[in-house]
Amino acid sequence: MSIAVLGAGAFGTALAVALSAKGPVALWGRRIEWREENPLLPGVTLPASVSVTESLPDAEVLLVAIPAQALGGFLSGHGARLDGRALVSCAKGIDLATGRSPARMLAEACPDATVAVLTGPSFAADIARGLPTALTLACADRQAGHELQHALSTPVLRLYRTTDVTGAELGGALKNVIAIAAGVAIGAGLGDSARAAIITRGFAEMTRFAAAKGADAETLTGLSGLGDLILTATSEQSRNFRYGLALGRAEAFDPDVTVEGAATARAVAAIAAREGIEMPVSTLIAGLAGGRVGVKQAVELLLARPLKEE
Ligand SMILES: NC(=O)C1=CN([C@@H]2O[C@H](COP(=O)(O)OP(=O)(O)OC[C@H]3O[C@@H](n4cnc5c(N)ncnc54)[C@H](O)[C@@H]3O)[C@@H](O)[C@H]2O)C=CC1
Ligand SMILES: O=C(CO)COP(=O)(O)O
Repeated sequence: MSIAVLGAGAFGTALAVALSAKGPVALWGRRIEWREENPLLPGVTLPASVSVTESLPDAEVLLVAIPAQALGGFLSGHGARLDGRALVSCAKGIDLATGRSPARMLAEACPDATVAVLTGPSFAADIARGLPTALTLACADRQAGHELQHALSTPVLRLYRTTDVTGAELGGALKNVIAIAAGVAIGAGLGDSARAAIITRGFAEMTRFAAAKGADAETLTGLSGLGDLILTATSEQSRNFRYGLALGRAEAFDPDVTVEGAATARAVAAIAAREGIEMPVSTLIAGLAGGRVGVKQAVELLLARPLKEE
């Protein structure tokens, strides 16, 4: 299967580099102002088997690595040209404008495409360096999922398979929100014990939300949920965690850095309020990110919640 990556940011570039070990890969970006080294992925030289292009490639498999909040705009311009192929969503978020997941947006824009999701604990820099990584490939069509799993695995990039697209995708989106909360806890000096509490209770609400949306709760315990939560909530390599650190320290954060969890928190809080799903941590992160709540008040609100069974 011929493979192309759409979105020449850190993750798209890293995926192209990793998959080029198996054969030529086209890497599409809307405005490429670099050739051998992507400034969003410093220190990685593109191998000759990756061809960078500004024309949409004709490959059979397209990995879509465009941030969730930019996907709607991208699809309204290019969606029709992607139909009928295998589209693998690599974004971890929920569209703020529509409340839709990236896979659903792809499926609606391209009704004849096979849609899958690639997600799990993986920093772009690690993947690009060829470090061992395990991810989840989710596809409702079992046969197509099997084929994609094999097409996109390499000796160091190990893909596990599931048919639970909703569970895999929501795990990846929601862990970004909890990673921000973990960063806030550390940045505000609340300590490692508080962070462990946030991660654990955050995981409970991730599972609650995903189950309410039809996911299998067990999927959340896999790479795409718990696995990615552990990575993102404990590592300063994570942009979501670093954004939370900055919030906790009342410091500014570069607005050009992609922080999927900030918009996702707002999307999740709106859905949760509308549908009566209890999401206390995500709702507070939405308030913090939107500047409506301060850190001190957020902590007080969390601690003032009624005592309950675990
Ligand atoms: N960086 C990482 O370690 C990982 C990132 N991801 C996910 O991958 C997705 C992309 O993230 P990154 O590549 O890290 O972000 P990034 O900030 O490095 O790059 C984003 C890229 O998207 C491009 N872009 C923005 N709007 C566009 C549009 N309308 N049309 C075409 N291109 C557009 C930008 O020009 C930029 O090249 C996010 O959902 C992120 O959560 C997933 C796993 C790991
Ligand atoms: O999703 C990621 C790791 O799996 C990347 O996390 P950040 O977007 O927080 O850097």
